[in-house]
Amino acid sequence: MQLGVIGLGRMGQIVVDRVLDAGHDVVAFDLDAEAVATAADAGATPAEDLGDLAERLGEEKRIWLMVPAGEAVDATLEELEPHLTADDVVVDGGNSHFEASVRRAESIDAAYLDCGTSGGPAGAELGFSLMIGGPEWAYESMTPVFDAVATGPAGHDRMGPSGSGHYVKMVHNGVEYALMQAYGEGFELLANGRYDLDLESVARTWNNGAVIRSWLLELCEEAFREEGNDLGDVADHVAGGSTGTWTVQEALEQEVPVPLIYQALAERFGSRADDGRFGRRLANRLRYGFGRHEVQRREE
Ligand SMILES: NC(=O)C1=CN([C@@H]2O[C@H](COP(=O)(O)OP(=O)(O)OC[C@H]3O[C@@H](n4cnc5c(N)ncnc54)[C@H](O)[C@@H]3O)[C@@H](O)[C@H]2O)C=CC1
Ligand SMILES: O=C(CO)[C@H](O)[C@H](O)COP(=O)(O)O
Repeated sequence: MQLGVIGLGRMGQIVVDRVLDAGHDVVAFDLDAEAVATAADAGATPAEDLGDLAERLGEEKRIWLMVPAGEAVDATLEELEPHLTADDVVVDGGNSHFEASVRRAESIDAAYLDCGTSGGPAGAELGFSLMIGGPEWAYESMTPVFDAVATGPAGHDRMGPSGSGHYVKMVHNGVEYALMQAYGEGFELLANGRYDLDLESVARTWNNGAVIRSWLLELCEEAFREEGNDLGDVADHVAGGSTGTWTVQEALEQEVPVPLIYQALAERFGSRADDGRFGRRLANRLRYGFGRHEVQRREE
């Protein structure tokens, strides 16, 4: 199979590598020439622009977008549109808002799959978890690629119609915020509590058989190992927040109570005052663990 990949950053490069590893061909484009060169070094065919990419893909194009959510997706689709027909399939693997995905699916000629992607750059070796929305035929036609990018056949599924993939990923991120908040609070109590504890050892012990073991907890263990028991100069400033905000907005609209997710989001916003709260400093470091997002550091 041949796949066009547009957006070759932390996530897009993994899509390229995994699809190539599975024996497929990739045509790659990014606004950043260095990113295109990296993909070419990995074995992809570099494209000069989106027209060149479309031409190289020929009939029945299969295209994966891994650009930042928002304007970059609309700009890419606008430029691709003259080259697309109803036989083509475009996948948006980024964290787009589900309503934007429904709008895009209705406005382009190609079939459009909204694909929530989880696992982050650190999950490159295992593969991703993919939550996909859109026409069934388009999902089926992309199965070889989804098998390659995900952990395998069990790592992806069609959630339902257009929008449902990004809807499920939005809620996934809300859960991610709440879990990070829960671990952060627990470790904050342990760090400030009655005993002088080795927090890496606590996390490691919990990760071996405890009810609350998880990948995020493994990343807590890694954070204490690499930053130290007191998290060193990791700042109380948790960036991001858009997907959690959307989750809370949707919960309000559906009148579904999500107090933990809301509280985690509120803590994030509260962290922007940087008053040194340990739990939020851990959340800051965990975002590097799972997403390679820049760690905000305290100023000397
Ligand atoms: N980093 C993570 O843990 C995860 C990220 N995502 C989502 O995946 C998408 C990509 O994220 P990352 O790879 O982390 O971002 P990134 O910033 O590392 O890479 C984005 C790439 O897109 C390129 N780009 C931007 N506008 C473009 C355009 N108009 N045409 C072509 N290329 C363009 C940039 O030059 C850059 O190479 C985002 O929607 C993000 O929210 C989803 C799951 C996890
Ligand atoms: O989707 C992700 C992980 O599942 C991305 O890492 C996303 O950036 C996380 O959200 P935020 O930036 O708000 O922390």
